[in-house]
Amino acid sequence: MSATRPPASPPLQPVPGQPLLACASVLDPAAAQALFDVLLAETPWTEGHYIAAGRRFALPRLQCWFADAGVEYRYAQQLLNSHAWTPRLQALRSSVEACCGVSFNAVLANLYRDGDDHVSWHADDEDDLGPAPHIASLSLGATRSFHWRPKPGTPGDAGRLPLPPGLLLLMRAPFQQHWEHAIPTSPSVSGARLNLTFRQVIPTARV
Ligand SMILES: O=C(O)CCC(=O)C(=O)O
Ligand SMILES: [Fe+2]
Repeated sequence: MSATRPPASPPLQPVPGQPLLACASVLDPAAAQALFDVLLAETPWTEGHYIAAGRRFALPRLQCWFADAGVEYRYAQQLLNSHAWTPRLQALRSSVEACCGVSFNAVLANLYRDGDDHVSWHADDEDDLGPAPHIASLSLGATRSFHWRPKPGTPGDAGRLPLPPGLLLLMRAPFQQHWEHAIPTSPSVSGARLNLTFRQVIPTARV
């Protein structure tokens, strides 16, 4: 890149207190709002489920999975129904890849309908993502808080980061290996938040 030409995407900045996280504001407020509105309306949101103590519960958020043909992914032991990339999501994937320097073949869209919707402590460390996944997350809509904490045996401190609309957060490997993250409930938030988590699924042999 020429020294005089500005970079096409803003460089990721380290997140204080967590060297495996980096973020950049990639959309101005008007563009983030417009993208939120259109993705909210055009995404075929579905209610996922998980099993606990032999009972089936609805996930506390809606989801939609878009992936390259043939890419399958299990989330909370459920095989997600895959949709083809829309032109809009394809374009977003290219921008996110350029900003992060990482390739992605799938995106999990999450819709937090209000402050009660959340994602509990977890790590995206399924075999499908390989041993060292980089995951990029674009936030739109209501600002929620991203929390992280070390897995048992990992030194380091828990922390949190607000996720305003238009913020791109990159979780670099080995974040999923050693840390957990969550979006806790936020009773003071009444608006919806939408999140796109770009992933690279590595097909594994299944028996
Ligand atoms: O909504 C977010 O920012 C995080 C979502 C998440 O952790 C996931 O989909 O695995
Ligand atoms: Fe996650």
